Amino acid sequence: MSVFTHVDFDQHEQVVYAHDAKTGLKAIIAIHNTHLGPAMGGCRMWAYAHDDDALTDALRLARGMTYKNAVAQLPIGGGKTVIIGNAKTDKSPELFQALGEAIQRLGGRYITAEDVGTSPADMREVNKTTRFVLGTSQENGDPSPFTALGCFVGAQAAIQHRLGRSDFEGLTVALQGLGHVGWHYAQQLHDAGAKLIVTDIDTAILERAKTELKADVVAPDAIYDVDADIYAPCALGATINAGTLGRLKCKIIAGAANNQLKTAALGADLRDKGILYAPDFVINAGGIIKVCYDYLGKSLADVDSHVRRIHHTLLEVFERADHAGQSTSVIADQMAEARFKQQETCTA
Ligand SMILES: NC(=O)c1ccc[n+]([C@@H]2O[C@H](COP(=O)([O-])OP(=O)(O)OC[C@H]3O[C@@H](n4cnc5c(N)ncnc54)[C@H](O)[C@@H]3O)[C@@H](O)[C@H]2O)c1
Repeated sequence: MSVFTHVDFDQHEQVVYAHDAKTGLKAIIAIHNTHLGPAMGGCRMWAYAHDDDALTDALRLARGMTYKNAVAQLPIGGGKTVIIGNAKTDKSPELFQALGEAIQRLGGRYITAEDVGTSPADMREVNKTTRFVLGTSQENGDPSPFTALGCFVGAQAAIQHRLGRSDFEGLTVALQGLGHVGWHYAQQLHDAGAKLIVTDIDTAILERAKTELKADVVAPDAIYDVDADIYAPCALGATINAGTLGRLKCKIIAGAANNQLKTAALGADLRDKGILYAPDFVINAGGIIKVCYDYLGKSLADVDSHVRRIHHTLLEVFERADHAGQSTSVIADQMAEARFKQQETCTA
């Protein structure tokens, strides 16, 4: 498993393999780019089938954080940690303390937070051995409501651009994944008058959605066939792929999941189909804005107004894409690169 020849290696500055025999910690910390500031990105815990899958995830997610943070105008770079392990059975306080020691050794070049499979409680264990961790507060540590707010204002930008309207009244949203982000997002869409068609693999949450959000429920795989104005992927990555592209009937894709496009070329395919794609790392930046503002010691009011700017950023992405005849994903990449590459030149 070579890093430098790995297909997802993209000039990452540092890749650390952290192992601790006593606690069973096996983690990869990938620092992609620190030109705008210390690399920031969450810590994912997942039962990867192969170590190589973990490396792929770490490299891709760290790169994604650089792009997300740059386009959100945050003074931070991009990085990510993945722990190889089952989040239900392999956790221990000592394991997260050992991870904290590995992060501490990086001297502040990388700052972690919670992500899929980890929680504020886990981050409090990390915090026992390093100060380079955020999102440790039980009351205030969850960034998901801010990610959901960013998705909501992002979807508003998308309907304005694609449908020429500013309200959700009577629009149909096919939403996949009613987890931390998806539930909050669904609530806001419901409150704004949208009709929800939802899916999840957790049947209890679907029952709640039926009663509390008046949502219709479909089986997980049926969500791609739903006749909806908006498809909102809020579960896994890569749900837009060769198998689902032909099935999607929506006019807009606006959801929270990371790495929604299985391959970069799908951005152009969506454009050809007349589907307006809100690039994932632009629309789902609300959580990292919250985490970064905690780091900078700013108020929740500041967080709220920064997250709401996702609306304007997306309108700029859509307009530039139309003007250039390019996909929105290509334009979003260019906007991010213009920021962190300009900074590279300044610091060279
Ligand atoms: N939490 C954040 O602030 C944040 C920020 C940026 C991006 N994201 C991304 O948004 C997505 C959701 O994050 P989250 O924190 O809400 O995660 P979560 O684990 O709380 O929620 C995911 C939900 O998706 C459901 N799910 C899993 N597989 C499914 C399938 N095949 N079909 C339908 N539903 C399925 C799960 O049961 C769960 O309810 C992830 O891709 C995450 O990387 C989250």
